Amino acid sequence: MNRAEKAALQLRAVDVLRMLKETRTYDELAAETGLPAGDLNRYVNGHVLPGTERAREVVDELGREALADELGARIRVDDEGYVDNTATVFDQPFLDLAAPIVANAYEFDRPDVVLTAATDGITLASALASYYGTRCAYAKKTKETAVEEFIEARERLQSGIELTYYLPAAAIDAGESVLVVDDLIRSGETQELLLDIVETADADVAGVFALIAAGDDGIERARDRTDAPIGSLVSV
Ligand SMILES: O=P(O)(O)OC[C@H]1O[C@H](OP(=O)(O)OP(=O)(O)O)[C@H](O)[C@@H]1O
Ligand SMILES: Nc1ncnc2[nH]cnc12
Repeated sequence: MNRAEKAALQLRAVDVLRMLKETRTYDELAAETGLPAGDLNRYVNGHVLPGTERAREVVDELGREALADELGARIRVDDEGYVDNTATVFDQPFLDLAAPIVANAYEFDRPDVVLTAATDGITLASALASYYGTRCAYAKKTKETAVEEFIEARERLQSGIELTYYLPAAAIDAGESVLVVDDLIRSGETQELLLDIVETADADVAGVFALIAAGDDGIERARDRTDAPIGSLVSV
């Protein structure tokens, strides 16, 4: 790790601790982390940065669980099982905090492009693209004006409705590595269309990730399509 990477890791650990501190006392945080309450106080208040070993432990070991708990607390599921994800997908700072934890938790190859489907996946894709320092692309259900060439993916859904996603052809080059992400995966139809787009572009799948899996169907469907790592943070 070079100095900039160390500093980024230390700051990330402080962000995780701050998120946890919002709903805990220092004593509770000390019990959960095994770190002295006085040290935690100094980290959270920005007086001292945790050492890199400690920072790594906080991000890797605490981060994923804490993030899943926080995400779970933000999700609202209605009587028919539909998910209201607004509290997550409208919170870019939360997703920016989530991105490195997600990237560390799953062994995705570093992608050239993070690809999602408009609309609700865009803020997550943007957070991950910023973390990796790569491009972010989103397929849309309509053709963007003035773009001449698109990659199209069409599927007849279980409902019988035909769904088409369009991605400007210049968004992905042949041979590039693409991480396919979305806020939610349920039937997996949307992810399948995104995987079709990656295939048409002659690109490689670095992984498939959704914050929330509603049931197992979507994850299984994606697993049938790729050997790349597939993950979700919480299941409902
Ligand atoms: O696994 P699936 O059954 O395909 O469902 C998941 C998709 O559904 C939602 O998007 P939606 O189509 O509602 O569009 P939106 O993002 O514009 O809300 C969600 O953001 C995913 O893209
Ligand atoms: N918000 C949502 N909840 C559950 N399944 C969905 N499929 C598409 N949007 C969804």
